[in-house]
Amino acid sequence: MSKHDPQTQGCPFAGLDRRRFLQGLGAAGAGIAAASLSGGALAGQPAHAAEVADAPTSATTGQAYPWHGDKQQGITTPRPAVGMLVAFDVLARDRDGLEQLLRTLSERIAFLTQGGSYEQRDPRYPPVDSGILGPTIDPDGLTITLSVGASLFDERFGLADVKPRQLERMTAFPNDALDAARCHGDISLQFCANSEGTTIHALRDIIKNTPGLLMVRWKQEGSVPVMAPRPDGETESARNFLGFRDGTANPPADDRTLMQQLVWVDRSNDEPAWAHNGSYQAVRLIRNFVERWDRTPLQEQEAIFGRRRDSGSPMHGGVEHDLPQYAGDPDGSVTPLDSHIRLANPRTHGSERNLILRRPFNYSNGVEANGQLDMGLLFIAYQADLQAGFITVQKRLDGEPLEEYIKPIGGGYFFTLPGVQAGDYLGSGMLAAADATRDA
Ligand SMILES: C=CC1=C(C)c2cc3[nH]c(cc4nc(cc5[nH]c(cc1n2)c(C)c5CCC(=O)O)C(CCC(=O)O)=C4C)c(C)c3C=C
Ligand SMILES: [Fe+2]
Repeated sequence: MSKHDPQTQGCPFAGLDRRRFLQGLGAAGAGIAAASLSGGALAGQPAHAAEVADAPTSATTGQAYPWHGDKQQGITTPRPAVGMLVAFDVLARDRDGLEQLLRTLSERIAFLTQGGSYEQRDPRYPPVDSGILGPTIDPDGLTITLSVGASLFDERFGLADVKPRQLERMTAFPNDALDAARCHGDISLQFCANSEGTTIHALRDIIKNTPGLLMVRWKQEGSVPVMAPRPDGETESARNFLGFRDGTANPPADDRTLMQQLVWVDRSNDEPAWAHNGSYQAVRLIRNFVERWDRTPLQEQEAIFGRRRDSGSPMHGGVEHDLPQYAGDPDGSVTPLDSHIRLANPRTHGSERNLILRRPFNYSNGVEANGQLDMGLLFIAYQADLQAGFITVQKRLDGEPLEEYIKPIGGGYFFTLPGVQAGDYLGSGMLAAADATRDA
């Protein structure tokens, strides 16, 4: 490192050995200088974590969600910082091959979400896993949610008679420009975790353990900005790449009665019994034209969404979780009638049947050929009734002013399987129902 090194020019410590400099500083002056140099003295970081390439630390690597339960994890559990949706084609050729796949997936998900050590193999063979998390893996808040697409119910596996009634191949809405390479799939896996290494490691483990059974069709990674906790203990919704809080009006996931009505399939839905405790998953990859958005006046942005950008409050003011008032605003002079939130949820008699549970992640993929950033929203929503939920809401949004700034390019509809009990595997109820129908 020289004084004239372009990377260090203007730096007050240029030309000094960095470590000797830090060690030699007096206690009084060291704090600020060390923090600005290394990050080691920043709040929440141990003072000795001073090396550039030291692993960042996290207090949540031990977080684990239970594997057994009547419902899968990753739906009503809080959305962590990292999400990834991977759609697969099933290569298994028949029912027994599919059972083998579902058993293997269940066994891998159980291990990955609970954590543990990998078997050490004779080095003449390939190692058991990728090694990217080391020989012992922490659960790190990982959930892997398994869902099935309409194509799984074709002639290959004898499942046609037990298909969830509303499961269909996603068709295009008017503003869509769907890329066939990023649509549909026999199976989807939604990975959520506290860090990207954990989701990538899990995906590679699953691919390694399902040769000849499963092939990746498309994948989209996403993230949510992490925030410091507020001193008053209140929570705030994370922001999307258009700068607005996203998720504010989601139905509360800790309200079990409401979740049972809106999200989980049960006896009240006209669905096969095996599907109870499952849910419909609607996935959309929605490109955001961020350069155009960033040149749009704030008042226009807020009118498009129907919320204030900085606070996330309704247009009339207040705080994020205050309810928008539409009754006293019939002509939309406060919250425009064509604003995103008013179209998505007009809060009229009966519109509560159309509520959905959104679990979106921001994505950033690189750059388009024209130099524009390829960024957007990995939109994921869960509902017990796909028609009343996502499809009705999307039809209401068709033609909204936001369309000038967004372009849906991919996604699909899937059915999230019910959870799994000890000794069982995901999808066993579906296969048993199909076997029973065939034998009858
Ligand atoms: C079909 C369903 C929906 C799609 C697709 C969708 C895309 C989309 N949304 C935003 C940003 C925001 N959405 C907000 C609210 C909101 N969005 C939907 C549905 C879809 N959004 C609903 C049902 C709601 C809640 C409406 C209500 O009950 O008031 C908001 C406001 C804050 C919030 O409540 O989350 C924002 C911001 C983008 C950027 C986007 C596609 C790229
Ligand atoms: Fe929305």
